[in-house]
Amino acid sequence: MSKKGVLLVNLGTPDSPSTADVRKYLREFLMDPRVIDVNPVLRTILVKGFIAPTRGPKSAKLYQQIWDEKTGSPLLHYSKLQQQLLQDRLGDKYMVELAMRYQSPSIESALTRLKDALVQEIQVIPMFPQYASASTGSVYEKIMDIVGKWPTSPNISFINSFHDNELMIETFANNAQKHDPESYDHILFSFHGLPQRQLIKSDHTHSYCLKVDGCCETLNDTNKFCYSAQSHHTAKLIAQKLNIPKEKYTICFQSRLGSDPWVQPYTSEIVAKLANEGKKRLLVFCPAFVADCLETVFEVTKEYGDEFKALGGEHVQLVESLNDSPTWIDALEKMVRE
Ligand SMILES: C=CC1=C(C)c2cc3[nH]c(cc4nc(cc5[nH]c(cc1n2)c(C)c5CCC(=O)O)C(CCC(=O)O)=C4C)c(C)c3C=C
Ligand SMILES: [Fe+2]
Ligand SMILES: [Fe+2]
Repeated sequence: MSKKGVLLVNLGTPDSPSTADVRKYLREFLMDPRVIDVNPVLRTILVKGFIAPTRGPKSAKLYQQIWDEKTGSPLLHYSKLQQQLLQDRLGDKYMVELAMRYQSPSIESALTRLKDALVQEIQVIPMFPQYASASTGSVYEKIMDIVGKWPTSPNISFINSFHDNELMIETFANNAQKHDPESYDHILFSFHGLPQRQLIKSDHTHSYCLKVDGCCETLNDTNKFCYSAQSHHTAKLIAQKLNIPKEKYTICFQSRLGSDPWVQPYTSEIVAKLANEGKKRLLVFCPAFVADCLETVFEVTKEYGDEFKALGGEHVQLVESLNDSPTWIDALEKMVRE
């Protein structure tokens, strides 16, 4: 009997922290129409003419600071561990492959390995807890582009989002317990940001997201695919699990690129506000990521840490991501088996 295929897909990372490889990564990533969703001519000018040439060398310097001599990019390192640990759990009736939406290992190569092993059923898990067109949606599109051209199509299923997955929530809560959350003045749930227009586009009613007051603060039937609403929901579930009162935490969005408005509030502004209020110690969750990466290790710990200290704060502590935690592998196993 043929094996069942499981394909874990994360975002992607450069092949090395050299400027050339970071530029190559940024070009592939940012030329995706779901990521920079403007007209193709403008996107090409922006990415090839401005962002890759200018951000490339800057990002390369950042990647050099998080790159491990032996294991390389943290995102790829933890993704490989997740793949191996899930394969061990599922045993030889399953074949677990790993791919990155951008750069390596490519989705095409992972699908080819599954095809060569005569796998007839593939379960795809885009490794993004909250649905966004720029992340999950782009993985769907890429996979359907490839498989749609095969002479015979396997059964394919996708996990659309897992923003409320109990074992994921438990893993973030367990990881926070290691830092004694009560000893912090304030807690941030900092999600990757998105341009506001992408939230508006994802609203099928065209009249709710960013049009109604407090639209995305609670998840309901109208906004159930809204990235911001799902992010708020994840944060509330972690806060409930840890009994963190409402006034002690803030939900915010990081990593803004360009000058268009992104989902708010911005993490950087919240960090500054809290420092100005005299807060000294911040604990930061990044629940849009299932593995530590540039956006957690560098942006939160170093960038926001430095900003907070420059304004009188003392310490910013990142809650480690799901990485290779056994309860997170339990979560993945359960997603596959159910
Ligand atoms: C228009 C720009 C971007 C959108 C939209 C966007 C959405 C988005 N990204 C992630 C996850 C990750 N992004 C990462 C890095 C990263 N993201 C952007 C831009 C957008 N992301 C850039 C330019 C970069 C590169 C780094 C930099 O120059 O700042 C990463 C980290 C990768 C790593 O190698 O460590 C992740 C993960 C999600 C989930 C998302 C939509 C919700
Ligand atoms: Fe990103
Ligand atoms: Fe919304």
